[in-house]
Amino acid sequence: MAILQANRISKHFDGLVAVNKVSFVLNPGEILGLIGPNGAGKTTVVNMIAGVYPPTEGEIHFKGKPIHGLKPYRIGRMGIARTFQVVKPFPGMTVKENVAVGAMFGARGKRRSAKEAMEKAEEVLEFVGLADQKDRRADQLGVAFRKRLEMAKALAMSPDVVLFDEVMAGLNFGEIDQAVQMIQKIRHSGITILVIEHVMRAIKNLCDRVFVLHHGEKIADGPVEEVLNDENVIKAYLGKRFKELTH
Ligand SMILES: Nc1ncnc2c1ncn2[C@@H]1O[C@H](COP(=O)(O)OP(=O)(O)OP(=O)(O)O)[C@@H](O)[C@H]1O
Repeated sequence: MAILQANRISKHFDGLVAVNKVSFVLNPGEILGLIGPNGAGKTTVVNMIAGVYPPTEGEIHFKGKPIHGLKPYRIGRMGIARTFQVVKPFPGMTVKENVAVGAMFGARGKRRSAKEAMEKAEEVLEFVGLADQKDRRADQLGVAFRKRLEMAKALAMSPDVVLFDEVMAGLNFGEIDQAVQMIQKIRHSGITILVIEHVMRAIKNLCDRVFVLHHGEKIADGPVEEVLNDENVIKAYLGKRFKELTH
């Protein structure tokens, strides 16, 4: 059974149809990619899953239960965590304190005390390789560490599913490869992943399957190689130079 399933979800902002009747499944243990041009509706899909706003129509089920329309904190507690495209660490707080805040939410319904949250933060910072940065002020980190902190905050919620929204934007090649390895390690720890990314090198190295949005509609869904070679996808998103860049 799918761990997460969206059934014909749409989001309308006044007159704008940002997402139009999109369906997809996320199977336990897989890494599913979501790609598409700027403004295609990718973040809107993540926001609907995470409960930032409800779908205008359609349903979302997590572990067989409906979650559309629930508040973000309830969805977090059920076991879905997400990162934000624009990374905003809590100002004035250390790296460890930022992660501890994540640890106090989520936790699959369990409440953590401040002490337990700090312990969980230590564990997660070790996992993502930020242990030696833990006492720095989070707003003083460079972009690669900030992205890793964003991942750590999500992991501190002990989620079953993580939605990664462009965690590689602004990274150099070496940092992208490190982020790819990190996401593989997260999958091996038993977490199911949806990843939104413009970095095709990462999509190719990470994903089992990928689906493509264009003007809010799903235009392709399938194994990565197949989708990235699909004529419609190349025309709508990847462009002619894609093959030269990635082959
Ligand atoms: N809160 C909002 N109010 C009004 N319009 C919105 C809102 N959020 C998104 N939109 C619009 O919905 C469309 C889809 O936006 P979305 O951010 O989901 O695209 P995206 O695929 O994530 O793009 P990008 O790759 O640039 O992040 C865009 O036209 C955007 O301007």
